Amino acid sequence: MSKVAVLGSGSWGTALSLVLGDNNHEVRLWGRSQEQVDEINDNRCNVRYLPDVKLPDNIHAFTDLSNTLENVEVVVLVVPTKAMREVLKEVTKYLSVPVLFVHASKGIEPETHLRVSEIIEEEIPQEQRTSIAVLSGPSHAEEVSRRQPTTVTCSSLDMNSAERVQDLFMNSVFRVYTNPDLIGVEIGGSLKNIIAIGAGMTNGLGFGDNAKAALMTRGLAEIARLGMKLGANPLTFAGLTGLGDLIVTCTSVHSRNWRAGNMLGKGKTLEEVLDEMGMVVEGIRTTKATYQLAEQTGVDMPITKELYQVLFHDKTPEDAVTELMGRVKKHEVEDLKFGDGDPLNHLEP
Ligand SMILES: NC(=O)C1=CN([C@@H]2O[C@H](COP(=O)(O)OP(=O)(O)OC[C@H]3O[C@@H](n4cnc5c(N)ncnc54)[C@H](OP(=O)(O)O)[C@@H]3O)[C@@H](O)[C@H]2O)C=CC1
Ligand SMILES: O=C(CO)COP(=O)(O)O
Repeated sequence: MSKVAVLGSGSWGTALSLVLGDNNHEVRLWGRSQEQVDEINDNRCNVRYLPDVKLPDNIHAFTDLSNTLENVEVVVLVVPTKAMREVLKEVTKYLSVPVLFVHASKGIEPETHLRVSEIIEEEIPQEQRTSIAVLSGPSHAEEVSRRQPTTVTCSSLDMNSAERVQDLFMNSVFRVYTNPDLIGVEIGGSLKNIIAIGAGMTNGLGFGDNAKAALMTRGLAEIARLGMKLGANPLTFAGLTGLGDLIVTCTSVHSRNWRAGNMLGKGKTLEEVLDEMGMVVEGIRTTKATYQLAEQTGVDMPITKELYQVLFHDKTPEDAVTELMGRVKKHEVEDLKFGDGDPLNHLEP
């Protein structure tokens, strides 16, 4: 039994708290709103984000970080990527002993192009952390909180820590794998949100399953292309945090990224969409970050590029589709190259 702080009381932070609570850990959930924290403590319910779910009794909610972090062994970060740095700057004020950091957020920071584990590395001094891990995979909070079967993956540069996280979260309905490819796991989980916006957009435009399949498949190709350039193992993109999460996000009405894309395809502006959603749509900022990263590294990412033009430069979704369909003819399968070697060298025996 461990004492775990979960920072972020939105849909995913609350669902992960429920999993930890079910596993008999002592959970200290941090949120910004006093009203929400009181609802959780008094009525065992997070009305705004997961109204139908009764939370276990061993989850205690707080609004102040110093109480939340008191004597915890593990800190699970589940705030939107845009809030990660400011939250970590606060966290570092209250840690007296090193803890294991786990994050479950899916985004890339614009301008710095950093993955969330790299932001943690920058903001938390080494003497305050034992290790950094990520938990990612196809997992809508709405289904996890109803205790429906779900599989995810934990990655860390330190496999002992990844296994510790696996043991913390794993139960009969929440199965956790491990994968040492931290770059691939974080890139897959973050960039699938871009493609999910595109998949929603094709639906909004009135297109069908062919367009969705095309976008998912060619989307995965460009995610893997960038991931390999950054040093990821290509096989990770065929796993839960790549293909798995792409499927769940591009085909589910639960997905905020898909829903945002759907509204954009129907002609709403980005501002109208964000007003209506009231929840985080990570893919928007990650589209900007990934567009910049692709330009910087010289990786061809045509879908990301078109979505960037739609989201930030008023290109119409129709024009973006015309552009993508009219690209110069090419082979489907590319030579696989990543890092500084042959991908086959990176296969498990
Ligand atoms: N929902 C899901 O199924 C899954 C989500 N994720 C990832 O988890 C992360 C969190 O998403 P999710 O919980 O769904 O988001 P939600 O939109 O459901 O909730 C966002 C939460 O973050 C809080 N928040 C927003 N801005 C700040 C800030 N500046 N400082 C501190 N807290 C802030 C909100 O607080 P307040 O209510 O006070 O505004 C709220 O508690 C994202 O990276 C997402 O990609 C990953 C897997 C599944
Ligand atoms: O990452 C998710 C499921 O794995 C949730 O996706 P959305 O943020 O699009 O809802």
